[in-house]
Amino acid sequence: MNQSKEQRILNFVLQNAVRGDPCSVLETIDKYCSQKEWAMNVGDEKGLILDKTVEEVNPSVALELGTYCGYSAVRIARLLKAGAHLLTVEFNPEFAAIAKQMIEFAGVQDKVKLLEGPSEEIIPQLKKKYEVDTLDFVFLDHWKDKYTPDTILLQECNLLRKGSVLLADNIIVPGAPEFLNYIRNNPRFQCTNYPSHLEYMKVEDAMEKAVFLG
Ligand SMILES: O=c1[nH]cnc2c(O)c(F)c(-c3ccc(F)cc3)cc12
Ligand SMILES: [Mg+2]
Repeated sequence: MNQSKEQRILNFVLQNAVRGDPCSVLETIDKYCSQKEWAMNVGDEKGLILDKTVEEVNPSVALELGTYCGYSAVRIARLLKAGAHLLTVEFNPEFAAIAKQMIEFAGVQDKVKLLEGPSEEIIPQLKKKYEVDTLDFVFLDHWKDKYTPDTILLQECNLLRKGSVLLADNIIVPGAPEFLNYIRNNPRFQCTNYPSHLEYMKVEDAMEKAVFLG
């Protein structure tokens, strides 16, 4: 049975990156996906916006919605302080299996908990099952039509506190117009737009930061 693109990306990392070196894993994925096969990793340009936001927040507890191959999980985890951790949610079992191996190869597995399943089922379990109090940082990078319902669910589950930071990918491409409308017109969020480009392409994209005001 021929390999998936995601398996080819993982194999390229296993053969070309340095085990235990997150930066090497990120560089290798970016090399493969810019030169050989495009894939929906946040990439290096938007990755820098993600880095800056994570460094600014310096989260103890972070949540990622949409793990894919684990690129942004590695990207976030490499910046986390001692004792901090990232919970990352992936619905697709094939992607989750790839991401698990990617995270372990990068050596950040002690900082990352990969949760497989639909976000709408996992979010209500975070407090009791995964011992989360509140989330300091949330990276939204899954299905664009889930950004709004999951943001509402995070609030309903009391997982946000004054100052919690949400960062959403793909505001322009594929686009999340309904989310933008919701979050920018919601007085409980302070929004900032970060223009950028679609990963590995000369196409415009953007990220949106939303700080929960409590
Ligand atoms: O489904 C997605 N989930 C998370 N992130 C994505 C992304 O960054 C994309 F660029 C895209 C994308 C896919 C195909 C295109 F032609 C353009 C963007 C999709 C996703
Ligand atoms: Mg994305």
